[in-house]
Amino acid sequence: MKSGFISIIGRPNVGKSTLLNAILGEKIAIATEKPQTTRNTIRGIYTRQETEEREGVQMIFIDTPGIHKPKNKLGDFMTEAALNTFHEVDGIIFITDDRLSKGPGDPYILEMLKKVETPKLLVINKIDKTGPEEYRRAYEEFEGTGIFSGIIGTSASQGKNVEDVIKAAEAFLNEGPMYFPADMVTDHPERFIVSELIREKLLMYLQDEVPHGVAVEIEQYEENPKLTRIGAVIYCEKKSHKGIIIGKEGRKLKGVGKSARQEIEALLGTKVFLQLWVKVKENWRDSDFALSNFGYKE
Ligand SMILES: Nc1nc2c(ncn2[C@@H]2O[C@H](COP(=O)(O)OP(=O)(O)OP(=O)(O)O)[C@@H](O)[C@H]2O)c(=O)[nH]1
Repeated sequence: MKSGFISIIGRPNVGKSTLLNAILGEKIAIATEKPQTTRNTIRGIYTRQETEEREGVQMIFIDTPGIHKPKNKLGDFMTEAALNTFHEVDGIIFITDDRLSKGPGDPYILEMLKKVETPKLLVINKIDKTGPEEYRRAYEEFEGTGIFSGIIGTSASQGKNVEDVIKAAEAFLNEGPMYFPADMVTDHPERFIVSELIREKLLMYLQDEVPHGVAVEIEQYEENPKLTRIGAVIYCEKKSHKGIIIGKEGRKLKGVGKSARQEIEALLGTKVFLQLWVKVKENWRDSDFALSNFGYKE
């Protein structure tokens, strides 16, 4: 049996969650069109049972939150957490979707990666959108940095070359134990996934009206075979944001609640009674109290 921990990193919005979902074949990480929607570390577990022809493998993927130049305390914490993770894992998958020179984010991440000995695989995602010339240029530019053990072009959303990524990631693994039961795809409690689903819907419904200052906290979670009762508080940064989130005659919040509820029902396999409240907590992203309160700090 081979096993190990693999960190998935890259600029916001390059398709980390989509790739992780494609590898695992289930919706665990949350994929939206908004940058930096993944704040917490979500682990996905890929297990292939041993057969007569093939050795068994287990990869535990760590979906590292958006790494970027810190702008506030939340950013500092995330960058620090990411660096610590890099030293501890068996391999790193760095995902990009374009040329190295295009976005300001990639050179920053590459500088971070140079300081880490852990083997690294590069995935150039969204090849369905990139022309062959552009792809070749990106390939050569990244190859020139000399820090990657392999480079693979993928379309995570179309499932293209995802198998190659799995194969390359297997090379990171060492003889080791099975850390988790074979049928487990994530070790996160379902209520965490539920809060991420609510946040995903919020970001979808809000467009750009309320930027990333929303957090979701599950206050009530009562499971029954037929009905799960869930109460969640949506925290926003400003009083004016509260009105926007609720919407005219409560319509926006109702929409968020309805589409979140439908996905949660599919996830849990029960009917769901979902109640949402909106509360203002000013500048929560800059307060140590709020950071630990929302679980961003040990
Ligand atoms: N065309 C195309 N779009 C993709 C591909 N992979 C992901 N996307 C889209 O890109 C957007 C961002 O994908 P995510 O998986 O949320 O990106 P992420 O890197 O996890 O983003 P954060 O969690 O914010 O860091 C979504 O709209 C995806 O549908 C791809 O291979 N091709």
